Amino acid sequence: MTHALEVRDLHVSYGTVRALDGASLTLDHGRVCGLVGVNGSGKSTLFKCVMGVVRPDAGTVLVDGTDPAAARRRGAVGYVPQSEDVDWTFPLSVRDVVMTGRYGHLGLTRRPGRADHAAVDEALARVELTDLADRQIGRLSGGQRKRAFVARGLAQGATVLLLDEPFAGVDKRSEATITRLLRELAAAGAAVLVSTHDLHALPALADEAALLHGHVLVHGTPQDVLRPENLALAFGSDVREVP
Ligand SMILES: Nc1ncnc2c1ncn2[C@@H]1O[C@H](COP(=O)(O)OP(=O)(O)OP(=O)(O)O)[C@@H](O)[C@H]1O
Repeated sequence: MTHALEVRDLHVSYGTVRALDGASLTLDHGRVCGLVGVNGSGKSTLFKCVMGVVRPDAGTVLVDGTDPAAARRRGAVGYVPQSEDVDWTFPLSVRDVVMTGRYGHLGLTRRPGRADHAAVDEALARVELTDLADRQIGRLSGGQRKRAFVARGLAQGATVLLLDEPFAGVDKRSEATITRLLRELAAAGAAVLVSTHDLHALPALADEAALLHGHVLVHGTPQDVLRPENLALAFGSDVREVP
């Protein structure tokens, strides 16, 4: 069977820093997987390999059985970045950001057509940002910013959605909206991989979870991953230190 995402024995180094050393993970359509690990455990690097923007030193990444860069070009992979990775001063409205999800769909004229505008409007409504559609992206709260990028993934029609810390610095309403949307997307057949520090939210959010520390230490149900002996593997013995 073809998995939505198949990562096999991935090795990535930046100079002398080893970011991933033998990471393996599979994820099927219809599932939400929480990716948990300390800062520097390689979560963002794993995402970048799945998007085809970082080339691994060794190992394989397949998205729907195909090369990740090709999957990204055809719009199959949606990405909600960490807030620090976005230039919030850029003169783009919320609607503009969501429209960037349609670029893979634009015809020869490269101009958005009726279907593109309709997809953007629908995505904005689903993340409850219709009223703020024309606001500059930097003039949003942390949670609204995340919802704008989730809307981009929706407008894109991504079948594999990657979210890097979507709950960091986010208000409760946005957290609930994003969690509900991710569950709906999975129910509609998407595969969702979401990195999070919010261990308490994991059971409500995810069908499965993976503990990363350069490689995947444990992959199972959220309850499996949350067992103290497993958390200790990834976070050290004082689990209370986990944010
Ligand atoms: N461009 C880069 N150049 C050099 N080292 C890097 C680069 N990107 C990441 N690293 C290093 O690779 C390791 C893994 O980083 P990565 O960003 O993948 O981890 P992470 O789990 O996403 O961390 P965080 O939770 O802090 O975002 C870290 O030691 C990091 O310092």
